Amino acid sequence: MKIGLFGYGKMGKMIEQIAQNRGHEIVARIDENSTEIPYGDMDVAIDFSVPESAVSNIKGCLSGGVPVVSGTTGWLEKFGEVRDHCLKVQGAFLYASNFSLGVNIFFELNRMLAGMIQNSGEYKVRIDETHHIHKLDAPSGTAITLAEGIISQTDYKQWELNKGNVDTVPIHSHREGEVPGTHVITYSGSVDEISIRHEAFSREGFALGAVVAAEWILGKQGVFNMKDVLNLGGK
Ligand SMILES: NC(=O)C1=CN([C@@H]2O[C@H](COP(=O)(O)OP(=O)(O)OC[C@H]3O[C@@H](n4cnc5c(N)ncnc54)[C@H](O)[C@@H]3O)[C@@H](O)[C@H]2O)C=CC1
Ligand SMILES: O=C(O)C1=N[C@H](C(=O)O)C[C@H](O)C1
Repeated sequence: MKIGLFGYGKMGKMIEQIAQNRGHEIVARIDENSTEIPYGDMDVAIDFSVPESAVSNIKGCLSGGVPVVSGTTGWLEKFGEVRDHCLKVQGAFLYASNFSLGVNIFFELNRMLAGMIQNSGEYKVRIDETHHIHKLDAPSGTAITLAEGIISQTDYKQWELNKGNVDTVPIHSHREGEVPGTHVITYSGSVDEISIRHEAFSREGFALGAVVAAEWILGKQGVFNMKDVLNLGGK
């Protein structure tokens, strides 16, 4: 598979390594200085760039007939525009705020736990996310997906960053050293506390998930997410 990388930073480089190990070829490494984009050479594009460039990168690929997988966070207020463009040009687009298998299992666990706790009426929730100091956006895309999962199962209507109003899901963002990504959901009650936690040890899981998603999207048409790729059903 011939892959065009949009963004050749920490994730772009990790994706290159994993893609090459799986027998794929990197045919373009696009960054903010690229002038010519060789869409015709790519079977698929993988975008891990910056919030300001994600929308034009993705729409450009779709207009150029290239299926695209994106993990860039911090631009989701424009998701509708990208989805409509993809459907209009009959392209293929997959977005995930987190590509790792572990976090996608954690997303399911989070929804299940929120649903159970909702019925008890006993606990107050909070989300804590910790990432490296270079991260541009807060809260993390993963924390937003976790908050949306909780909102979908409970009476909470919205999330808030670094605040603790009674009727919102508070997300607390921490930036420390080179932490790849840790997410904790805590339910505090008057007599006890329940928490679930996911810690990434490196960026490898994110990068592997993105390459697997790029292999999966070839030949497809539509707008997808990681749930479409992973088979997380039980027995
Ligand atoms: N969905 C997921 O599983 C994950 C998502 N991310 C997200 O991916 C994004 C990138 O993360 P990192 O690689 O750690 O950041 P980074 O800062 O190391 O790399 C970003 C790269 O984008 C490039 N860039 C800037 N303007 C561009 C443009 N117009 N077109 C193409 N590239 C451009 C920069 O040159 C830079 O090398 C962030 O939004 C981050 O939150 C990161 C890890 C996992
Ligand atoms: O910027 C990062 O590094 C990460 N970003 C994603 C996010 O915002 O959730 C995924 C992962 O946690 C690492």
